[in-house]
Amino acid sequence: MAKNSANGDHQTTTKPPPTPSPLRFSKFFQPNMRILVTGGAGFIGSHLVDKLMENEKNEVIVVDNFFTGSKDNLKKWIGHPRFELRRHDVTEPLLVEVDKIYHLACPASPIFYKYNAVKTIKTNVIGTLNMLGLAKRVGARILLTSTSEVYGDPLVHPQPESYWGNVNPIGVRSCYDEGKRVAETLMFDYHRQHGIEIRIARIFNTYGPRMNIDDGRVVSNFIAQSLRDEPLTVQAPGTQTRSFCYVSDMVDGLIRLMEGDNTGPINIGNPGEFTMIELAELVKELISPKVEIKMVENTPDDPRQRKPDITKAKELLGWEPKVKLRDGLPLMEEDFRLRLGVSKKI
Ligand SMILES: NC(=O)c1ccc[n+]([C@@H]2O[C@H](COP(=O)([O-])OP(=O)(O)OC[C@H]3O[C@@H](n4cnc5c(N)ncnc54)[C@H](O)[C@@H]3O)[C@@H](O)[C@H]2O)c1
Ligand SMILES: O=c1ccn([C@@H]2O[C@H](COP(=O)(O)OP(=O)(O)O[C@H]3OC[C@@H](O)[C@H](O)[C@H]3O)[C@@H](O)[C@H]2O)c(=O)[nH]1
Repeated sequence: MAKNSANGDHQTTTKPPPTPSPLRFSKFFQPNMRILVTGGAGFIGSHLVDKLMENEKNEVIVVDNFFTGSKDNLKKWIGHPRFELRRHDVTEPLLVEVDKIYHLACPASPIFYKYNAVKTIKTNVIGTLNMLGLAKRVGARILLTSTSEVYGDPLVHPQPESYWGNVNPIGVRSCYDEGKRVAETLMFDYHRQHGIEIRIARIFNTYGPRMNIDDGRVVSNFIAQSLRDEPLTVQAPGTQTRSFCYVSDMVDGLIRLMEGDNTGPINIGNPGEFTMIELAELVKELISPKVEIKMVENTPDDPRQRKPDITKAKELLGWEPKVKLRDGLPLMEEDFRLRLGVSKKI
């Protein structure tokens, strides 16, 4: 009931609250997206950041511990108002308000992931748990960059996503391949148990500009060796195969997967398959016809063949790679020449 007050006759009815400032709801009307990229200072991560930053509605936050990545890869974005770079190790918890998480943090080159195997498995397991915890807390969608290495030394060829793999659980590569397998399990458990929106990409060998010169992976090794006039080191027997995807195709596939409706896992890779001898011969032909090819000892558990079945990526994401190895290698050569200071002989 209304009461008269000593100061006059006005009523003390419960008025509706004032209309909130339109800014209060602006988040719901702005299509702005805050996107976290873990491992964004690395090879694939930095190309992904470049693509995400092209969209003016995206704000990008990179976290990286700079184990194999570098600030140099992101130098054009440092200081940009929509970009933030934080030194952070994903094995430690993180709290940031984001809408999407691309979780790439993990060394990818065998020499680096074997260097501190315990740290690699911690990165894959604890790092992924931390990022899933973050996704759960802030309601973000999370994409994991898994790997073709989950198929181990595959007995099915080419590899469809339905193949469970042939992995040595106690070998020197296990910190990485079993680590990624657990990371995939965690993604699905959080999805089933907590309703987290997940996406899993199984990435096959990817190459392109910005790979570390001494990264140790085969394409970067062969290009660096050819430019330094050193023999191309083919690891025996040289008949093992890989399928190489150019990095711009990879980034396109990852973004399509994140934006689409399918959890995956989905293979993202280029089905063109090459033996390591064929790759060395192609590098020789395109970059340095006089370079020698030398057979050297291999490392344990090296997968003998690998080629993605990309039927799912084609059907569900409308994605397929565009850049052939023969066209991608010269683009990488250009970048390596600049960084090594070796100009092209005319
Ligand atoms: N490049 C490929 O051929 C390939 C193939 C399959 C899967 N992948 C996956 O894609 C992702 C990116 O690979 P890449 O080739 O760009 O490798 P990369 O080594 O260039 O990048 C990895 C990045 O993660 C960072 N990082 C590593 N451990 C971290 C930690 N504990 N905390 C925070 N940051 C950490 C590194 O400093 C680096 O910047 C990885 O998850 C890798 O497993 C890559
Ligand atoms: O100098 C070299 C380096 C490597 N190789 C051979 O090239 C092949 C590819 O080796 P890489 O080290 O480039 O990469 P791998 O295919 O073994 O592993 C990669 O797989 C997919 C991702 O998850 C990772 O990027 C990485 O683990 C292997 O058969 C290896 O024996 C050479 O012949 N010479």
